[in-house]
Amino acid sequence: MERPLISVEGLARRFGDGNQPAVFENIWFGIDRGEFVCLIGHSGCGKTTILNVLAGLDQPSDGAVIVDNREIDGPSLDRAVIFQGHALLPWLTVMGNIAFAVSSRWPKWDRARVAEHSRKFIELVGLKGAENKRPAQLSGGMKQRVGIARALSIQPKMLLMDEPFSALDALTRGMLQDEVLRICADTRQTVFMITHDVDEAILLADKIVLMTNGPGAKIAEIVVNTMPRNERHRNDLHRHPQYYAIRNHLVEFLVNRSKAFDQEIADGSYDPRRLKLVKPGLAAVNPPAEVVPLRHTH
Ligand SMILES: Nc1ncnc2c1ncn2[C@@H]1O[C@H](COP(=O)(O)OP(=O)(O)OP(=O)(O)O)[C@@H](O)[C@H]1O
Repeated sequence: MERPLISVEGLARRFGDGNQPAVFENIWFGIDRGEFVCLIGHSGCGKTTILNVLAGLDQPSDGAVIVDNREIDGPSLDRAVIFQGHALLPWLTVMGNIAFAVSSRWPKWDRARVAEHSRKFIELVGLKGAENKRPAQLSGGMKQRVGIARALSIQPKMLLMDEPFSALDALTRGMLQDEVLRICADTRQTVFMITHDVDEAILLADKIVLMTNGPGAKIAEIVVNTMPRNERHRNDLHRHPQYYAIRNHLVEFLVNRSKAFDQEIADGSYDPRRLKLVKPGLAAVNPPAEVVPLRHTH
């Protein structure tokens, strides 16, 4: 079987003595190389727990995560995580924070090479000129930029983001979303991101994984973003012909289907290993039925 770059296979997580219900179970999905996947679901369904398992920071009760055909068994520099808070080292400068990660990744590199590589990523996130500042001298948005540069600088196979923009003001959030979209397109970075924000998912994701409410949360289906990356622009997202179809589908899921999903699948058609790939809005772009020309009779 040909596996995607990241393959989540039968994941379940139970906390406590084993008598409590699973937070989620039978979770299967894949992420292809270069793909940007968002996970959406209500608070408490287990999104952060799934991300922690992907990061190797938590162990599943059942199942496994396979990255590049190898089962993960702990944290690795192959998988970089960006949290909501930036977790920078306060005594190091911007350059120091990034260089620290770079030299952990490539311990044999000399100082000049580490600095040159780090500088490239500082520039990529628009922090040129702030190399010598310490975290306390930076705004929230700038700190998050350092976190993004640090994660990207180790060139991970996979970037994991847990609501990375939610603590930022709307203007900064928008600017950073645009930058992440551009950087991920330029670097073909594979990304798994948790968000609560439907518009953020539509702007950034190629696929949106929909998770039902816990306990016993499931992946209901996977929504394919039918707006191609180069047609997604934050300021006129709503003008795209597919936008409302996708948005309404996601909102309808969060408002209604996420809590009543067990009723929806009572007919037994649900197979967690073969999830539906839903393409809302695609019908709207289907070419109109061919018009049969009138036959001229002479
Ligand atoms: N270490 C733990 N011990 C016990 N229960 C835990 C632990 N970590 C998470 N949980 C429980 O697992 C459930 C899922 O938590 P998780 O943080 O993964 O949800 P989430 O979907 O990310 O929520 P949010 O959107 O609010 O961040 C919650 O009910 C939480 O209380």
